[in-house]
Amino acid sequence: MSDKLHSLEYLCEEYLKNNYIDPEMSEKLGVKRGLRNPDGTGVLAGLTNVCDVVGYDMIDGVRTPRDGQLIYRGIDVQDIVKAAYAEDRFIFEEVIWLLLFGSLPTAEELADFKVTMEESRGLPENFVEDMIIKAPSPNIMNKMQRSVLALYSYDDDAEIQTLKNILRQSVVLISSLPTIMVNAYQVKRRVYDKKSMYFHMPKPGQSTAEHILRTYRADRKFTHEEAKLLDLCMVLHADHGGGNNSTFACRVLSSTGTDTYSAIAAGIGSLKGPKHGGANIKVMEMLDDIKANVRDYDDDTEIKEYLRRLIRKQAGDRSGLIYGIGHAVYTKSDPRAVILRTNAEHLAYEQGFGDDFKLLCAVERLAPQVFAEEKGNKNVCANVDLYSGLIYRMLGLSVDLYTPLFAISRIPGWCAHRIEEVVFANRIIRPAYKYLGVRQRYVSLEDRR
Ligand SMILES: CC(=O)SCCNC(=O)CCNC(=O)[C@H](O)C(C)(C)COP(=O)(O)OP(=O)(O)OC[C@H]1O[C@@H](n2cnc3c(N)ncnc32)[C@H](O)[C@@H]1OP(=O)(O)O
Ligand SMILES: O=C([O-])CC(=O)C(=O)O
Repeated sequence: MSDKLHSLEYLCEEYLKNNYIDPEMSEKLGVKRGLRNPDGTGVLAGLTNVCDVVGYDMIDGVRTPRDGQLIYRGIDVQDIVKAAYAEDRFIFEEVIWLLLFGSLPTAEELADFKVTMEESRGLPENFVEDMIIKAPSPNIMNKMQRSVLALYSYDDDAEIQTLKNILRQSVVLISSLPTIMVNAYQVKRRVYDKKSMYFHMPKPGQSTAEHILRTYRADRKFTHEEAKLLDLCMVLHADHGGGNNSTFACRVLSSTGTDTYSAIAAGIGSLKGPKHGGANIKVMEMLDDIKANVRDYDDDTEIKEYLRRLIRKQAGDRSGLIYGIGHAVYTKSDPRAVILRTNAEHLAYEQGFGDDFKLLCAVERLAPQVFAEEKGNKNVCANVDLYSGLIYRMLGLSVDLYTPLFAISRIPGWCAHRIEEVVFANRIIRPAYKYLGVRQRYVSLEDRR
């Protein structure tokens, strides 16, 4: 066999010789590319009681931009955030209850639920040794996904599809994923970064945010304000309707009747992508690249020029994307980005991250102008990923954890949607693909040239 046949270049050539899909065919054939209608709105794929994402009004059949709103079980997320600050308490656990069950817990229910979550934070006997230490990964999302799949083997009832069993699995996964994340990170530090790793024991009575900061930091110390900021981030990332890519992936898998571990692992795999949750890492890489390439951070013209080069694939990662900008639903604003910006500002100037903050604000302000000039009159706004990475950087959290922090926040949403899919939707999700390939005759091996 010749070397030529083994080379990847040869196989790529073979692929490209036989495969092409004209991008214009989608429109011609009325294909809903990206499951989007011609006006950009999402194709209706299901019904949900969990969460509403409002990004535009339909006025006389026309998609009309408006300020965004995010509603968890009928309650505006802004009101939840206001309550957390007014009452100075951690609220992520309450949001988990709200998303899973559909009600606000009473004080007694919440107290009990926090105890249940705390009791479920630990991992099965030898899990860390066997699944994390012995099989580390340079990527924490990858390690979390594999760990979730591995938990299947520790669950005697892994396949049982009753509401009771799925709720049990959901609470255990929501509670233990932060522990998996921190352990996976510590091992990554030791194996790949050649730095010390720390395995701190959880402290009773701590919220999820406090638990993460305590077990992450070498000295186990953090301030109340830091933990509150992390709690806020988790609340804002907890759900985003049934149609966001990771939740939809989780719903697609759930619709087949597969197990909870497979469905949640799909959500993690989807969220990792740079167009979805992975954008929080890309934003910070983009920010550092702006700082390296723009001389005057107060010069809007220079920043706009850099953004233009991003769109033209002449700068950054050459993908043509301005990360942290744009959204499938939001048009004028993503309420989460607004809340994160407002809460990041003070800390940014206090902790010496003023330039980073100012530059991200400039990206938010100038990107829509560059879009209008480069792509016509498109409505784009900052999305949640624009400011979250900066907050994690200010909290001293490693970039390795930015997208994993999104995952540990979003898993309540995935679980709530999975339960809805299993209990109420009850039909396998199965869209269609139009076949464009040519018909060919089967030729016997000896007659092929
Ligand atoms: C938690 C989250 O998932 S929030 C999103 C995080 N992702 C990012 O920040 C990555 C950058 N943004 C994007 O890639 C997109 O805006 C997405 C993936 C978020 C939404 O994508 P879509 O729903 O397809 O966007 P929309 O329909 O508004 O616009 C599509 C067009 O605008 C372009 N576009 C949209 N956002 C951007 C962007 N930030 N930079 C460059 N081009 C963009 C698309 O490439 C596409 O161009 P085309 O029509 O020439 O093919
Ligand atoms: O809704 C979307 O498409 C993406 C998003 O913002 C999220 O999942 O939080």
